[in-house]
Amino acid sequence: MTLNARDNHPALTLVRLPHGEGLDLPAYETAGAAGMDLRAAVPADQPMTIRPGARALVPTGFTFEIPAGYEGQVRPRSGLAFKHGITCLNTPGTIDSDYRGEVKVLLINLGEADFVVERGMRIAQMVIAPVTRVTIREANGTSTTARGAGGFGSTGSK
Ligand SMILES: O=c1ccn([C@H]2C[C@H](O)[C@@H](COP(=O)(O)OP(=O)(O)OP(=O)(O)O)O2)c(=O)[nH]1
Ligand SMILES: [Mg+2]
Repeated sequence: MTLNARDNHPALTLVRLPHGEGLDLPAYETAGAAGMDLRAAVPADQPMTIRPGARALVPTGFTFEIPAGYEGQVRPRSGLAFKHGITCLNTPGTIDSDYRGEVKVLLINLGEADFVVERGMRIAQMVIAPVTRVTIREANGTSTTARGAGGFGSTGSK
């Protein structure tokens, strides 16, 4: 993976698609933001309306080359969720490091009013996170533990 000489962060390569022309690059909005905001690449003259209860696949206008050993996690923005009931249906969306298609955001409107997605609107955020891959093997049993099969509230609530 290449490192950005200025800040020593891994470099993320983005390729702009024709319908992403003129859009700001996805960007971290504050110095410590975990996620870079993703913008809607819907046509300027054709905003996308998401009716209450409906879902929509919103283009971002970019392909991302996620560095090997990392994934992109597409997450909702809390402001849109709080104010409008807009969230990502498949949250966190998984962007694989070998994916070469356009990154899209699957929004769902859990609010009571139509939500209009306009070009350039920051609709979601992407966190780049390291991925641990394992060697998968089958066995006849697992080791024993004090918890055993207890789960789903087995330790109580207080
Ligand atoms: O919110 C998302 C989720 C996924 N993807 C793209 C990138 C990802 O690498 C690919 C596959 O996603 P996933 O594995 O979640 O979907 P799938 O239903 O398992 O499709 P596939 O069979 O292509 O893996 O789709 C997006 O653009 N946005
Ligand atoms: Mg998959």
